[in-house]
Amino acid sequence: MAEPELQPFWERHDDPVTVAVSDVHVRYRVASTDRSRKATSRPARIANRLLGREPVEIVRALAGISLVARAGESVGLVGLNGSGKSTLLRIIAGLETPMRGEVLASSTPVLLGVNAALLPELSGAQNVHLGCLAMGMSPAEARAALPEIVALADIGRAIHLPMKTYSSGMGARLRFAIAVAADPHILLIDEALATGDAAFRERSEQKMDELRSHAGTVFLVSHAAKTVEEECTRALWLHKGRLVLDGPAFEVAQKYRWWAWNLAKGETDKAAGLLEDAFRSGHDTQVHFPDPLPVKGPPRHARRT
Ligand SMILES: Nc1ncnc2c1ncn2[C@@H]1O[C@H](COP(=O)(O)OP(=O)(O)OP(=O)(O)O)[C@@H](O)[C@H]1O
Repeated sequence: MAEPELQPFWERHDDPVTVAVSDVHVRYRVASTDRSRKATSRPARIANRLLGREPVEIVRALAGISLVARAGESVGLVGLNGSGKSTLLRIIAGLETPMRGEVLASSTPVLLGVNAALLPELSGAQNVHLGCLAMGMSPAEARAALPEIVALADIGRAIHLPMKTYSSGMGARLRFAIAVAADPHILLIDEALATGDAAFRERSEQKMDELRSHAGTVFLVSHAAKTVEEECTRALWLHKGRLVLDGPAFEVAQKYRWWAWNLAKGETDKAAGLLEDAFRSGHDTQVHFPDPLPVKGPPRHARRT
């Protein structure tokens, strides 16, 4: 009897897939000033010394991440500093190529980062225009979008002043307002909301809900697990480049907070146990892309070279 054909993962659900990440690995080679590193082999250390080269360290930023995100989801990313959250957003955005693995995205994701490329010498309004053009709007569309962006950012007269004079909160508000103006289907937000005040957070939350209701997907990196708990439907907990848990935002954020609290209080054994339990309880998501992809699947976005 013929094997039943497995239904591809993007057709197994009512809500369409917007982002699929399959076994993504990212490593960086970084010059180090530590000449005593045991990780460097002896011949390499001798060669480095003879050639006057700085030792190189390999940083493993992501180690086998797989996930599938769907329209209507807002996915929060939590984890300690250096756990790989921003790297994962850059990979999903297609700004970096993974060493291994690949990403499919149904449309071009818009990454809103703390360092989004706006020009500090230009005024907020001029940056709005440039930002809109960079997201693919025509000059007329960019002009038409200005009032709504200015209203959402709500930074008053400062909109006419150079961006280099802005506080970090004012810059974050403007970047957020620019990014959502294009009504992207996939919006990636890296901590931009953290510096906003309560009123701005309320408005940005509304905007994210609006975006999700238009069949969009939002990814949100935040150090505040509470923000993820309140603003996301689903959360990913990353640790040292690995996915610890992927599930409902409330559940994941609560477990992450309890673990982080124990770690901060010096309860290292308890924290280690909680981390192990969390790893064990998270099911190991595997995402396989057929090669070549059927025409009906989402377009291939980022892949190893
Ligand atoms: N361009 C880069 N070159 C070298 N190493 C990098 C680079 N970008 C990130 N890393 C390293 O990759 C790891 C993951 O970094 P990443 O910025 O993704 O973590 P994060 O969870 O976003 O951290 P944070 O919460 O501090 O913003 C870290 O060890 C970091 O030092």
